[in-house]
Amino acid sequence: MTRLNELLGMLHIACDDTRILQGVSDDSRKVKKDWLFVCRKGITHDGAAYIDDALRKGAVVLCDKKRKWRKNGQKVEATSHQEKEQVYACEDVEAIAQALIELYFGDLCKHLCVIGVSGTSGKTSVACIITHILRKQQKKTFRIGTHEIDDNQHIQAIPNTTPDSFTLANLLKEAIQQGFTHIVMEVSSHAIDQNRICFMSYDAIVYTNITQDHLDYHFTRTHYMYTKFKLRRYLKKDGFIIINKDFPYLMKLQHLSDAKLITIGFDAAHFTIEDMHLSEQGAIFTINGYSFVIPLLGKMNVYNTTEAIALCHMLNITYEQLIASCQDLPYVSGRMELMKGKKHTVLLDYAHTPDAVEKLMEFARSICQGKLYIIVGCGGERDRSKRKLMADAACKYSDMAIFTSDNPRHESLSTILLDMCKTTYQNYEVVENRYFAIKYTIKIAKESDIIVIAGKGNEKTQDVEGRMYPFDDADCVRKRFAKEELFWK
Ligand SMILES: CC(=O)N[C@H]1[C@@H](OP(=O)(O)OP(=O)(O)OC[C@H]2O[C@@H](n3ccc(=O)[nH]c3=O)[C@H](O)[C@@H]2O)O[C@H](CO)[C@@H](O)[C@@H]1O[C@H](C)C(=O)N[C@@H](C)C(=O)N[C@H](CCC(=O)O)C(=O)O
Ligand SMILES: Nc1ncnc2c1ncn2[C@@H]1O[C@H](COP(=O)(O)OP(=O)(O)OP(=O)(O)O)[C@@H](O)[C@H]1O
Ligand SMILES: N[C@H](CCC[C@H](N)C(=O)O)C(=O)O
Repeated sequence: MTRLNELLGMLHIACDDTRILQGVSDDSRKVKKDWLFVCRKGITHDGAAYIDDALRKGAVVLCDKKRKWRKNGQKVEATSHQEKEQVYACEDVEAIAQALIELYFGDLCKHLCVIGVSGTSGKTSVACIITHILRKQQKKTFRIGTHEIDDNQHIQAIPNTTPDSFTLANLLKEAIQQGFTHIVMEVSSHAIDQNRICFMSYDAIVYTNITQDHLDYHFTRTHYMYTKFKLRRYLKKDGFIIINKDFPYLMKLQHLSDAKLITIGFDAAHFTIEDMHLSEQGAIFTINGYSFVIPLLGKMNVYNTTEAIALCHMLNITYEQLIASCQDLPYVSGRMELMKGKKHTVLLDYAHTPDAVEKLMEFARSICQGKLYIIVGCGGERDRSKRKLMADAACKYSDMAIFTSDNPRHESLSTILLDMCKTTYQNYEVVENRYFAIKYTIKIAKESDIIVIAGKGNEKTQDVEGRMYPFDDADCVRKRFAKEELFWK
């Protein structure tokens, strides 16, 4: 139970309103009566535009001094003397956001086991595998990941991979109230850079890999990598870090952090992988001599599973328990998902970086008896320099690549496709409409061929000029399979 005057008082903001606060958020859409709306200036929106909205809902507002907001149609500056209007001002909201969260919510991570998963690719996969293993051991585990939160009953959509700090704090508070003991969350470089995790402390951090992505935001690979490395600062005192030793750049963490560094990999790691055999059914391999059989596809999933196993073993789960838990690992929706029609084989995947496309295609090639096709696009308003590289990886391993749309957002689709057409290879065609690209490829593919559909995974929409059109790769495939079957009979 926190009173407004006490909370603001601790932040040296004068206030004699003794109402009991019912919640705190920086999103006007989430605040209710007697909530504190913390008004922040974002990259695209300015929270000040929503002050009157929040006031109408009965919230009180905290914003930067002199931030302009609209009162009765007039633009006014926020001052520190607007208590009557329920608008309180301070020098710099960003600077006190962390303190505010800590004062209002308390130390949320103290009684939780919090696991952070970071890296360019594989975050969702690793987070899902860890969650599966922990739940098998009856640990009440809450997962926060790419566009979804998962409490083991429902999966709810969220707009980001890592939510903003106030949403995250509210989620953790609710999770604690519901008796969750473990949190497994993905941490994006954007979240680290934007202080979305400012109040967090982690028991363990897993790094999957750091390859090229998000240069639209970070500009250089060095900034991207070191932003990811900053996550180490949010470890609890006895926290540990898990890395893949097969990627030497991750070993840089050795010099940056005093934390215990646990390695996985194919050579002389704490968790050494050996005797790997990959097939269309899954993978068989050993870790430190213990045999694992998993139904997930590709070497990347052997890495992902080994990181999850290493983490869970460090949390005192035995190898025997781990072997049993991994046998029925569910595939992660839209990731390396094999779809079989009467005649066709489709491998649906979320690869949207050059490295992920390369790894995906390497595996697809290894199991393909006939021709290998790939349908792939690149997202608009995202790292432009990855487009040619993704196209190169697609063409290098395939007999034919079909370049198509993937969330052009506010960018013109032809610009994106032209960037992809700069590939050094010739074996590509362009079919702008993603549904037609799928339809066309299923029509031309033969029985022993494999069609890879990359980039959208289990996304349910196509973002065109900010409008979200329903679109689901798996649905399109099912629809085409059904049509082809009719034709086939
Ligand atoms: C470029 C970027 O990272 N933008 C993020 C940033 O947006 P922003 O700073 O522009 O904030 P904003 O949404 O304009 O809003 C500013 C303030 O106004 C408030 N507001 C806004 C609207 C409203 O009606 N009422 C209201 O109060 C907001 O709650 C916020 O406090 O802060 C928002 C809240 O945290 C994020 O949702 C938003 O992510 C956008 C949607 C996005 O697409 N981000 C991508 C690049 C991203 O962050 N991706 C990573 C994943 C990367 C990976 O997988 O590797 C992620 O973590 O999601
Ligand atoms: N360990 C890995 N190494 C390289 N690529 C991987 C690995 N694991 C998964 N991938 C590829 O990356 C794609 C996305 O996987 P996943 O959703 O687990 O990653 P993510 O990091 O959560 O992605 P996002 O960037 O959307 O948050 C997969 O479909 C696969 O192609
Ligand atoms: N987390 C990634 C997802 C990309 C998915 C792909 N379908 C695209 O739209 O580029 C991003 O926001 O960059």
